[in-house]
Amino acid sequence: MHSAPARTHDPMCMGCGHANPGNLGVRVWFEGQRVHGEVLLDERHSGAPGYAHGGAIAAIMDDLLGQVLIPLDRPGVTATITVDFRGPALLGRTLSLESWCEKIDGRKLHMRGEIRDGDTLVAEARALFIHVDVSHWEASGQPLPESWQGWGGEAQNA
Ligand SMILES: CCCCC/C=C\C/C=C\C/C=C\C/C=C\CCCC(=O)SCCNC(=O)CCNC(=O)[C@H](O)C(C)(C)COP(=O)(O)OP(=O)(O)OC[C@H]1O[C@@H](n2cnc3c(N)ncnc32)[C@H](O)[C@@H]1OP(=O)(O)O
Repeated sequence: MHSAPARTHDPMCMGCGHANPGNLGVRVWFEGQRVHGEVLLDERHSGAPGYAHGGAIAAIMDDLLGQVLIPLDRPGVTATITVDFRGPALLGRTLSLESWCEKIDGRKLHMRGEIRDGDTLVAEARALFIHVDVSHWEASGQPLPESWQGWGGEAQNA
């Protein structure tokens, strides 16, 4: 059963932002604290004829693993991410996405994720996210999404 996220992400996100015409087309849904999704890359994301650019795959991974922050109910930022490219990422194929939190150690959130083309593992990633207060994003001067208000208050310093 799919659960609705309590928070929405930035509509201009380059990964999944519906208001960003250059977005990568990442679509996600949530099952408990796990994230599922899909993406379909095309010529705009080419690295070699017919193949996706590795940087596009890495950006998708960052977005995908970051989505876990929503069901975890903890705002955070990527501190490190490692992407292992395991198989060909072909353009024009609907790739399936999955991510989850493996371990929480204070403010350190250890995320994992996978991208598959059918049964073929295309890429897997591990990332360290650090839980931050929403005030972390105030320095830009841009308004924060309304749904971020109060986000992480209960989990802060947990
Ligand atoms: C700009 C995009 C933001 C998007 C995310 C926003 C919200 C999420 C919303 C919805 C979620 C949905 C989708 C998400 C979509 C996309 C996700 C993209 C996420 C990003 O793309 S986000 C941009 C890139 N990201 C940054 O812009 C971070 C810049 N950076 C900093 O802002 C600081 O660097 C910070 C805050 C990370 C830490 O600073 P700090 O002062 O708060 O904490 P401190 O340094 O004390 O570290 C505390 C403990 O973490 C350990 N630690 C820290 N860094 C480490 C490292 N690199 N390696 C190993 N361990 C590390 C320390 O060793 C210590 O460990 P210990 O406690 O054991 O000593």
